[in-house]
Amino acid sequence: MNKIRIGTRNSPLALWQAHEVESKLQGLGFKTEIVPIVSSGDKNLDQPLYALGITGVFTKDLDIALLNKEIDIAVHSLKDVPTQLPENIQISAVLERDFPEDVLVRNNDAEPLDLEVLKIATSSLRRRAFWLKEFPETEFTDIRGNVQTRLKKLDEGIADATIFSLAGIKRMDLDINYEQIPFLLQAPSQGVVAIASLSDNAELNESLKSISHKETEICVTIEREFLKTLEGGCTAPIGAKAEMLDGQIRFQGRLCSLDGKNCIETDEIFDWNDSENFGDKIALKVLENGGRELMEEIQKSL
Ligand SMILES: NCc1[nH]cc(CCC(=O)O)c1CC(=O)O
Repeated sequence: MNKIRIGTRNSPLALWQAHEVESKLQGLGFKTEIVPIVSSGDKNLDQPLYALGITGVFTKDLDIALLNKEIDIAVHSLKDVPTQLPENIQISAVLERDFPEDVLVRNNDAEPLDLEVLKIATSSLRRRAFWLKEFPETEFTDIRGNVQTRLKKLDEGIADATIFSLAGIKRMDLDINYEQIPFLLQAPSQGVVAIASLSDNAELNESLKSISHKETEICVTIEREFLKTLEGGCTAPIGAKAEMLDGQIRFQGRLCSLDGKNCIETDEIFDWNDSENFGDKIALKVLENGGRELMEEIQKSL
């Protein structure tokens, strides 16, 4: 059997995720090699993502390496992967989801202020809008970089707190305090590690399929369908969470205006046998119930 070359970004979180995939592949008997690729997402630290105007800033360089056959698979955080994939690239497997929620991390030196008066560092449109929905007066500042960089900036005092995906904190085994903020509905496919490969690499894709976690796959498929149908290529504050409960799926979705004042929400339980195109159907319903106007308004102001 040939060695599988595992492409990854070189941040500590990305490398942890690549090693997780590596151990699954070794479990199947494959030899492996980790190939870190420097991504343009790491070089453009001075601007927020939406201002870069590129889909897939985090995935672009790994896509190129895949297409050039410098690597056999690319390991991604699925929430950073655009819903529109490049030609001949597919998501062939996902690992089991853990800790999908967002949490608040405070600057330890700042006063222990109430949530409504915190100054928060985040560049995520979703986190801003969903927070503003709850606490409309909150002040925000941009923050970029990997988890460690962001913690350092927080320590330097750029804000009272920041917001992280709990999955990132757990994977890095960081010894920091965090607070649950359940009102901040997660990003679609947050907390999920995904393996991308060339669509025409049938033999490898068969092996990858065998390590894919089926429940996670069903849930993220719904979440990403919802995202894809809503956004149509434009970034917006969108949250989506599908979870399995004894043969049923609960789906929560949300689209908000940038200031969080105007939100369309959905919360449904359905049989998982009916899950085909479910995300798509729910998104169409949201679009019909005012979502289309909201998306137009967001597009105009970005
Ligand atoms: N966009 C950054 C990003 N992409 C994936 C994760 C963490 C892992 C995950 O949530 O899947 C993070 C960090 C964060 O949001 O705090």
